[in-house]
Amino acid sequence: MEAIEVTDLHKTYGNTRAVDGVTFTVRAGETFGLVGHNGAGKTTTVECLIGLKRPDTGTVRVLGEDPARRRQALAQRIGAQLQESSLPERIKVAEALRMFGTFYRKGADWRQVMERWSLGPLARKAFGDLSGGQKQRLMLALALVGDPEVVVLDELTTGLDPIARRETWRLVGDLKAVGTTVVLVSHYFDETEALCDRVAVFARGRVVAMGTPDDIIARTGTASLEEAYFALEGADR
Ligand SMILES: Nc1ncnc2c1ncn2[C@@H]1O[C@H](COP(=O)(O)OP(=O)(O)OP(=O)(O)O)[C@@H](O)[C@H]1O
Repeated sequence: MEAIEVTDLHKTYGNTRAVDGVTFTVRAGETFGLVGHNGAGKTTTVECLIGLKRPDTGTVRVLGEDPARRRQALAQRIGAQLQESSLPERIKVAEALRMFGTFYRKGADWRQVMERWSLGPLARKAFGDLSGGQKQRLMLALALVGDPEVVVLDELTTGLDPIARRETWRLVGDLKAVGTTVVLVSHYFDETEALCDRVAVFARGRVVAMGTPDDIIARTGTASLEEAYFALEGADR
């Protein structure tokens, strides 16, 4: 079953063609990566997936629904950790998790989510007093507290130290193990290569390659997804 279907998506801001005819599908349970340079259209695409932006043209279906029309209903089934998400400075970690848990009719147990993400020792700490990595970990836990079928993670490990980054990779692997569909937006090719079943490579608002990381590497005759990206990016100019 397809969890996500994006067909010929276009989105323009003024004179900027942010997304220029993007098509891809994500199967249920798949970890799917969106990689590409700054401004390639990845975030605009995921914002259309969660109903924050409305496409100019093209269709988007998530779990069979149109996110632009059914945002509230889908919000119960999708978790999102977006770039630059924030919380009030004074809210405490446990309080935020408990509060987010109330948004969902059938969520996970927020205490379990807190423990799973090693946030227990920080339960009484205010958001404003957390380190960058701790804030990121909390935002991720908040994306999962509704026990979502689809999770969108935009720049998941930006700002995390190498240890926290590897730990986060392990947790994304756990999400996969329980059948969650994951959409991962990343600048890090090693991360995408390690975590994603399939990848869409974005350049200037378009998908210039799609497939398993191994396929893309083989097709470009390169040794890594990063090298493949530069080969594709150069070829697309
Ligand atoms: N609200 C907006 N108003 C005007 N232009 C925008 C807006 N949001 C995005 N853009 C432009 O659309 C293009 C695509 O941006 P988008 O954020 O989707 O790319 P991205 O691939 O996610 O980049 P990054 O990796 O830097 O987050 C860029 O040129 C960006 O400047």
